[in-house]
Amino acid sequence: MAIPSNTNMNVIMRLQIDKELGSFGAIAATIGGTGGDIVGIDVISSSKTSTTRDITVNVYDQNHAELMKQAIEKIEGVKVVFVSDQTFLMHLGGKIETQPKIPIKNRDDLSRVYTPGVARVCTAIAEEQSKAYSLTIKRNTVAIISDGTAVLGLGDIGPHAAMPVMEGKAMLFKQLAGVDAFPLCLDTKDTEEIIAIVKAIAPTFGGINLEDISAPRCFEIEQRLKEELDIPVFHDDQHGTAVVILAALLNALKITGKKIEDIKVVLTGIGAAGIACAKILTAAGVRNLVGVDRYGAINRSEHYENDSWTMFAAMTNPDNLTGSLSDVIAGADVFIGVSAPNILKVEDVKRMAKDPIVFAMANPVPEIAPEAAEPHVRVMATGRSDYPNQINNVLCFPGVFRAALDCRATEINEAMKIAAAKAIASIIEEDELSETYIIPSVFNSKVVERVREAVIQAAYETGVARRKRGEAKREAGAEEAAITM
Ligand SMILES: NC(=O)c1ccc[n+]([C@@H]2O[C@H](COP(=O)([O-])OP(=O)(O)OC[C@H]3O[C@@H](n4cnc5c(N)ncnc54)[C@H](O)[C@@H]3O)[C@@H](O)[C@H]2O)c1
Ligand SMILES: O=C(O)C[C@H](O)C(=O)O
Ligand SMILES: [Mg+2]
Repeated sequence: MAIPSNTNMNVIMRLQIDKELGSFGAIAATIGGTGGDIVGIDVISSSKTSTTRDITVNVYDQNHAELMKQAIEKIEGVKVVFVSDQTFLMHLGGKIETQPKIPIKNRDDLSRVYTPGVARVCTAIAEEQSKAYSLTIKRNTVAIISDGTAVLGLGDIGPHAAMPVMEGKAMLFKQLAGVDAFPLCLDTKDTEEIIAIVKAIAPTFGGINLEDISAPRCFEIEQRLKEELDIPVFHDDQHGTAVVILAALLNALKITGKKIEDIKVVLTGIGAAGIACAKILTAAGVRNLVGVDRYGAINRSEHYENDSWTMFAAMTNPDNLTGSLSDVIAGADVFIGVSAPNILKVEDVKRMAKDPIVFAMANPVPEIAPEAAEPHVRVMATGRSDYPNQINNVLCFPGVFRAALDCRATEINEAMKIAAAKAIASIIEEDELSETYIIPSVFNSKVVERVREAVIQAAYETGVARRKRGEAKREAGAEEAAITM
């Protein structure tokens, strides 16, 4: 079977090929024979006796790469110099760095950006704290905070292992919205300690993005920080995800012609993303939503230790259904998964209502493989970038924080989130909408600006913007007109 060209893993194999004994034809045949797909060939060097080539190959996974390497090693006259994984190469030394905005060219510059000149700036801020917004990085900088307990769908892998995701989020903040974001992975799972640490570092930042902190601790951490800080605090896995799901659902329903009030939604994974998703969908008009976690449907006949499940049971599942995912999926119009890999079976999908909508968003492995679900669904979406309809919170958090920083919002409230969802959905015009295009691409240049405008508008309407209307300018690269001493 050929590997799709958008496969997630490709390796570079550096091969030294003996000019007399080796043959490229044998190499290509061996790679093809194991199912590898050659996507690039570069000649690195050539001597009288051998040539060295880098062969870039799409592979299924690490095992596949290893099998291919072993097969090539058996070819006479061919030596495998190394095999490198391009994804790992992109992570060498981390993915972000800090850069000065102005060069320090001489002693004069030094005495301004550093001692003694800097002292006058410090004194100005000490006398009027709000000047931190104009004289430091605060106005354009967001802290990305994680404790590494719910990293993608990998679970509790710890703060060191969480860093690549957080660095990736920082790259996206900067590239898509010009926001300087900094990853801070904390070596504690203690709710009070996390709250205390975030409060203590808050002076540096204009906003706090909580990321991959598991439920139910994430609810209290976010709630308390919202109450105790005067900068916006946003748990991306809850609200970013919920916003993008709502956007995608609004557009998917246009395709199936169903009304949001009439649909039955089955949602798996009643954690951070699931609970926020249920809240936003209910606010948007969904009346029949059934949540399923590891032990089955969340219902009102059960007693839960987890308060957030008790609250969830009270606001969902109108028919008080009990049982497994397979038990409750019958007749559902929409399946939304923010839970774990491969828990939705093709048989379950077949029992859904006509024109099923399936959003399988567990990362990196969805609740059902799109290839398996697609023949039986009307609209299929995942959280991944290598399939159509990527429902990922990256469509939300850059624009929402851009807006919050630009109007200096004290919080990111419900109205701002709904505005963001509608803005994302609105980017796809009616005549562009199709089963494989319900949500704009991450690279659609309209996304951040459309979200920004809608969210700023909602911030003013709800009275949480600290800047006067008209002053909410884009911070990135913006020069202060005059610096007040
Ligand atoms: N596409 C996106 O933008 C996006 C955004 C956020 C989260 N996610 C994905 O959603 C998943 C959950 O993220 P989270 O931050 O809410 O994590 P979380 O740990 O807060 O919640 C996960 C929930 O799923 C439940 N669960 C685990 N196995 C299950 C199973 N077999 N059946 C039913 N429920 C099960 C857990 O008990 C938990 O309640 C992850 O895979 C994450 O990558 C995707
Ligand atoms: O990181 C992502 O791709 C989305 C989301 O924040 C997740 O935790 O899965
Ligand atoms: Mg996340």
